[in-house]
Amino acid sequence: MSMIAAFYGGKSILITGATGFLGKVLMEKLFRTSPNLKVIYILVRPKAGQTLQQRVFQILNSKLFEKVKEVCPNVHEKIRPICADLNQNDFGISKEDMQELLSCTNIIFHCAATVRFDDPLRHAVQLNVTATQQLLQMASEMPRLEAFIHISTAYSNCNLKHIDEVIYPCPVEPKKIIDSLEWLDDAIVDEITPKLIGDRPNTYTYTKALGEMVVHQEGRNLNIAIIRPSIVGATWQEPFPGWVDNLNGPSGMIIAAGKGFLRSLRATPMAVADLIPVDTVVNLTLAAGWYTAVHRPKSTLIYHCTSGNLNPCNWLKMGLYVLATFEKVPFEKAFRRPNADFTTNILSNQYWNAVSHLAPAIIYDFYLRLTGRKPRMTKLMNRLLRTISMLEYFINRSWEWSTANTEMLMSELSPEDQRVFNFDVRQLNWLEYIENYVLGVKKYLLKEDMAGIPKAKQHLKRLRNIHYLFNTALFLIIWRLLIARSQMARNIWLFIVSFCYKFLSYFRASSTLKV
Ligand SMILES: CCCCCCCCCCCCCCCCCCCCCCCCCCCCCC(=O)SCCNC(=O)CCNC(=O)[C@H](O)C(C)(C)COP(=O)(O)OP(=O)(O)OC[C@H]1O[C@@H](n2cnc3c(N)ncnc32)[C@H](O)[C@@H]1OP(=O)(O)O
Ligand SMILES: NC(=O)C1=CN([C@@H]2O[C@H](COP(=O)(O)OP(=O)(O)OC[C@H]3O[C@@H](n4cnc5c(N)ncnc54)[C@H](OP(=O)(O)O)[C@@H]3O)[C@@H](O)[C@H]2O)C=CC1
Repeated sequence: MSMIAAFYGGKSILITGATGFLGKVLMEKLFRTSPNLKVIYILVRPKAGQTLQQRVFQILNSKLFEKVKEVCPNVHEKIRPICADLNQNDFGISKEDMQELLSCTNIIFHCAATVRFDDPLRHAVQLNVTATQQLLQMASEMPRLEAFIHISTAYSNCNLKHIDEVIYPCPVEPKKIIDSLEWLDDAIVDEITPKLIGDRPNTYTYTKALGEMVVHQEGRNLNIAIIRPSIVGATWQEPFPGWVDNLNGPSGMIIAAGKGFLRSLRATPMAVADLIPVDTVVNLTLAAGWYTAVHRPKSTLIYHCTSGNLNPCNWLKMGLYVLATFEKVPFEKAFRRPNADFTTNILSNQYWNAVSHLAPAIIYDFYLRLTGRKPRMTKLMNRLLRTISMLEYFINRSWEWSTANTEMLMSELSPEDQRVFNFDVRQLNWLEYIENYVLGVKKYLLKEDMAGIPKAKQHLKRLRNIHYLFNTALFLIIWRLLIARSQMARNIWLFIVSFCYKFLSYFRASSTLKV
């Protein structure tokens, strides 16, 4: 019997960010392994014209929850969506709902965040810092609370090369930042943002570090743990391999490469690609929730959920695995054949951006205009280049994360829990994982049917022929222009023609002799 699964039985659990990538997998695993849990409260905002109920209905009826419905047929009754916007005071939660949350919650998993790299500081602070502070305040008023699990990121201290499972001090206290954002206007905030974030690459990593500091300072009387995952990717094993539902991190890049938009990337081939499957993060999170509540460690424990020091894979290997998978399972209607390459040099990267990204987009838009259609490729390509430029920081560096607490936690689990809540990345086979990831991107993100693979292969063959034809035509045009203008080119041309003529004459003569 799994001790962790038994622990969550009968519990009232509060999850923020349950509609997000990680939150959904967390909820799924909780329902599947502890179907006798009492209730899961989720803080949800109405979005994109959908009510809370519609959003929850959509999640529960997705493929991800198919297994849950077999194990826990009354899952609809056990999930309690609470209307909440983390950007508002008291999260905009009604008095009755707040009362229920405060008196019943046993465990909190705080997953909600803005993960955008380009969010203005004010918004990123509001969600990643102030909302965390408010949630801690709520938690301190919960008499039945046993554990508060905060999801941070392994990159919250990405300005360091070696990162321990500790909280590093911030140059400016989070409280001061929150206070000053109240009276500074947006223009000044934008101006001081680079100075505040210092040697971190974006407001996301900076505010996640501030969020950790707030947890450290204001959660002293609570039973807290912090989980720091690295780059979260598709599921490895559970509930099935390859599930993914958003474009963040590598997923968007896999689509861009598979559809032939992404042809070159400024990446350091030997840098560690610290990907971690989302189900591994969830298993560690649930194990940490159990350990924190049952063992009540004296201080806040931080768990690094990373793959680099236990089972490293570099970007080159990962890229090659991705490209190899495209051969077997190509994406439909590709713009060009997938054939991306890494460069490390900024100048050559700019060259390839112009030649391999922008030029084909401009040519294609010209073709669209000629055929009376609306040009769109250049805009799309510029957007892709902007996204890539934001990811570059993370694919040109390696970090070392110590994992002593994570390994300690693993050793504390019973053999059954090590199986049910497996977060040992040493068992992960990268090739197999990447194959399933790419397949998952095709099925669950692009919603492409496997029956379309032969047609997609046919399309790629056609693209290859067009590529050869285009290159040959281009070569001939350039050569013709050169011959018209340069004596040297003419001499070379005459030399090649006379060489071919002599070779053919010799060949003909020797074959006549044989007869
Ligand atoms: C010897 C032989 C040599 C051979 C060499 C072979 C080499 C082979 C190379 C092959 C390459 C093959 C593929 C490579 C695969 C692996 C490489 C992948 C590299 C990936 C690196 C990832 C690094 C991530 C690091 C993360 C560290 C921190 C982790 C975290 O803690 S948080 C999670 C990460 N967060 C994010 O990823 C968020 C990033 N997104 C943003 O910040 C924003 O969305 C934005 C990118 C700034 C864009 O903002 P916009 O306002 O412009 O747009 P908006 O968000 O409204 O979206 C517009 C449309 O764009 C779509 N979109 C959004 N995000 C992405 C994305 N990441 N990728 C693609 N598209 C995206 C969005 O859906 C919108 O679409 P629409 O709705 O249709 O308009
Ligand atoms: N994905 C990754 O690669 C990594 C993620 N992490 C961390 O994991 C956690 C989860 O990330 P992930 O699931 O990928 O992110 P997502 O962007 O998929 O999910 C974010 C969640 O936060 C919710 N949220 C955002 N703003 C509000 C708001 N104002 N009010 C209520 N809810 C809100 C979103 O709700 P809605 O659906 O309404 O937008 C969504 O449920 C984050 O803390 C992130 O920092 C850490 C390392 C890597």
